[in-house]
Amino acid sequence: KRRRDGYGLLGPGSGRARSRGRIGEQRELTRTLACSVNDLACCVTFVMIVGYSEDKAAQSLLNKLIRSNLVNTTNQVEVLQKDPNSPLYSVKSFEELRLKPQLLQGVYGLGFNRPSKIQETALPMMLAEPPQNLIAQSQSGTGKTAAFVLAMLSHVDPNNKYPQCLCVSPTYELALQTGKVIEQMGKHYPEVKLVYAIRGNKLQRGMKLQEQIVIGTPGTMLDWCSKFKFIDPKKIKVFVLDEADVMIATQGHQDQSIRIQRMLPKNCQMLLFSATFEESVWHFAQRIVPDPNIIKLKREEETLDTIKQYYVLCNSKEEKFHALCNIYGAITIAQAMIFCHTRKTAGWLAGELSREGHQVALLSGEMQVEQRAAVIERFRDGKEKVLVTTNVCARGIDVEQVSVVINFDLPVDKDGNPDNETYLHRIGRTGRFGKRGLAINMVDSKFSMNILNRIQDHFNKKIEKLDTDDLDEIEKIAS
Ligand SMILES: Nc1ncnc2c1ncn2[C@@H]1O[C@H](COP(=O)(O)OP(=O)(O)OP(=O)(O)O)[C@@H](O)[C@H]1O
Repeated sequence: KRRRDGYGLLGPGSGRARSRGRIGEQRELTRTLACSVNDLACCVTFVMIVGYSEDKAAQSLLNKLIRSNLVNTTNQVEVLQKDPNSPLYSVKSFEELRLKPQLLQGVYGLGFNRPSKIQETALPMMLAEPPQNLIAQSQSGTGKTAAFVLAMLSHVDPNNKYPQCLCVSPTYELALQTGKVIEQMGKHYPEVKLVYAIRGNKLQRGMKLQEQIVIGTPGTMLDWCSKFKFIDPKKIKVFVLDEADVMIATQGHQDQSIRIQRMLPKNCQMLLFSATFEESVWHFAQRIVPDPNIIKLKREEETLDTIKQYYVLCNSKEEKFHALCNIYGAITIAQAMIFCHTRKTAGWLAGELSREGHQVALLSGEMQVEQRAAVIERFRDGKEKVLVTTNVCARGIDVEQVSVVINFDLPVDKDGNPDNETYLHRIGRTGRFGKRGLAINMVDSKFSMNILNRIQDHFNKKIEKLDTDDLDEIEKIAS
């Protein structure tokens, strides 16, 4: 075993493992099959996504359908699966969705060849007539955003020059990112226009928006609907809550989102998406969304197998930095996101890394939102290779090149308990859409060891120990 002593840092990209440590190679997503059980009693369609081989999955689907008395024979299943109006219907190609040709062009323009599991399951429900409500959970980076963007673009009538779809995101950066997806997907559909309801986008009083899609943060969106009346909420056909669990669990966001929802017509389609839904949030979501279809993951399927998880034992902040340097010295890291608990630690760490010669970006909550968006844009463009941040960046940010996520501090809530949802969102910044990713947790006390164990128990997923003084071991996990 070769061991590294001291703080020697070879610098990013200089590791010997460069050729074999490539993270980010495409890997076919595990084929899964959505099994649907229509619970007629409570008018809720309940869909579990399970990881099986196709045969087993088909059998399981059949069994579940039979058990639920929905259908009795294979023939009926086939009929149901071929009926685009049935929530059981799932597609294997984008063509089958009968999308407008301009949107199909947009989808292929983005390089999407076939729908992901969540897309093939959720899109038929979202595009069905009459529109169906949906609360959907799917792992991070599996294409939820693309799914609801496609649904919005499909539902708007470009001849009507007023807002028809509202999409609410928890942060300014995420609203911008989703807006970009809408622009790219709608590239060949220029009649459909988009406007951002975000801080700083000031409109003239008394004006009425002509854009069909409005994307923004809850406070500004609410102001535009009620205070300034730029939007007529009664004309909205689709309402999307992205990162719906945080929108529901955060008091301010919840009040604003519910006030917007109350202004919408009864037949407005409601779409709630997230990678995580705590049990209490599920219940609340089901209370506010009438007759929803539900796509829910089993707990052990919430974590992606493509993201390998490790922990490193240290005794102090300085030792954690040392371990980080060793990791950088041993493997090539395309881009990394490092999460700290406080702005102070994030600032300190960014300074230390810069001194070691890394191109580092720092992003924390006290920065102006425009500044934050600019930092993410530079990171997305690869101008900086390391982004040191706090929880402000834990959700949604989609940067393909992020091959490693480091939890410099483990995520805890205000009562000092593990924040399992934030953990999942943080590590989900890597391993996007079937790519491989590495998540490394720094443990520096009995307290943080206990947090790690509880996170491990929660997801029922082993987090392996990593010795960062052992170069071979680090190289091995990255290869
Ligand atoms: N069908 C597809 N084929 C290929 N790539 C896709 C497809 N759908 C989405 N992607 C890409 O996969 C990445 C992740 O997708 P997206 O951001 O929609 O995931 P998400 O589930 O919303 O993630 P998160 O939970 O982190 O918000 C994006 O870069 C997107 O362009």
